[in-house]
Amino acid sequence: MKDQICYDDYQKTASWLLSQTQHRPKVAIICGSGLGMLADALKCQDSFPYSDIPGFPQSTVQGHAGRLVFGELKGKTCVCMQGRFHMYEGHSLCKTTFPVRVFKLLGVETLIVTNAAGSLADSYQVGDIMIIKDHINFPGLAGLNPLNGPNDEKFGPRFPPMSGVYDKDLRKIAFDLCKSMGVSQFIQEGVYCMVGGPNFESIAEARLLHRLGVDAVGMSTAPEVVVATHCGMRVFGLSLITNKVVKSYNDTESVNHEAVLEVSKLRSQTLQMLVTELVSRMDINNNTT
Ligand SMILES: O=P(O)(O)O[C@H]1O[C@H](CO)[C@@H](O)[C@H]1O
Ligand SMILES: Nc1nc2[nH]cnc2c(=O)[nH]1
Repeated sequence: MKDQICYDDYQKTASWLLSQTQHRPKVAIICGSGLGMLADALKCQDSFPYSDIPGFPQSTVQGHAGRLVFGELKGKTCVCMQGRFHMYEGHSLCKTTFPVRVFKLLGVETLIVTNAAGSLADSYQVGDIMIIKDHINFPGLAGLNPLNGPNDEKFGPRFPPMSGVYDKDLRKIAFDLCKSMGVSQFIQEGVYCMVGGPNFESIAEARLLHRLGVDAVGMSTAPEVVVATHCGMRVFGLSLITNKVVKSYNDTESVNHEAVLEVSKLRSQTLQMLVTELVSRMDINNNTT
């Protein structure tokens, strides 16, 4: 795939997908590391390996199956990415966010992002679920932004605002749902920070992020949210806290990707239930083909 992507490229992929499935999703869900089971809840599935979809990048990370799954959650049509693309895989940022613009062209109005993340907040525990309130896009602050390059007004404005992008109403609904599901004891709300990866944080970096007010850190999500916001989508995000980021020189523990995937399994059912119920409460009308 070439580095500069134009409107026609997104359109070609969207048209191909529309010709292969009767589903017309209004909601897209991006599954984080080890969270691909979110797609298992979809009924009447049509699924496509990324390698079969014209123009789609390929997943290279363990825990990211590389399948696009269309289907229904409680009667609401959704499309779910079982596997996302990360900058550290060598993709340009506009490639990592390619699916988001394709979703826009499919008619998607709401994007749900999920990720596995390490916690900086002292009060968080492994296994907590953090409803994302805001993000710090470190690569973005340093000039690595998926919106770099000529702006395509067909998608959105040159200078999109990024305040209040994690939808307040959806966050409130999610909180209330967690209460009724009896899981509020491990629900948090906080700030996610994207770093480039692929290495995990040094202790000095962890301390820096902690002082900046970061609650959870990962290597994804922010570019997808920037692109979704640019093209006018509503956004909701969840981080599963898979590990505590080591902040002390006396700490002998260290994190690894296998442990991240293990914890993802632990909360898979709760996350699946939360996302399903949230989608079922969304005020959307299904299109018919
Ligand atoms: O953000 P997701 O895709 O959930 O993955 C997270 O988990 C991986 C590290 O274990 C990194 O890719 C990090 O970003
Ligand atoms: N950067 C980063 N990404 C993660 N993904 C899951 N855990 C972590 C972590 O501790 N740091």
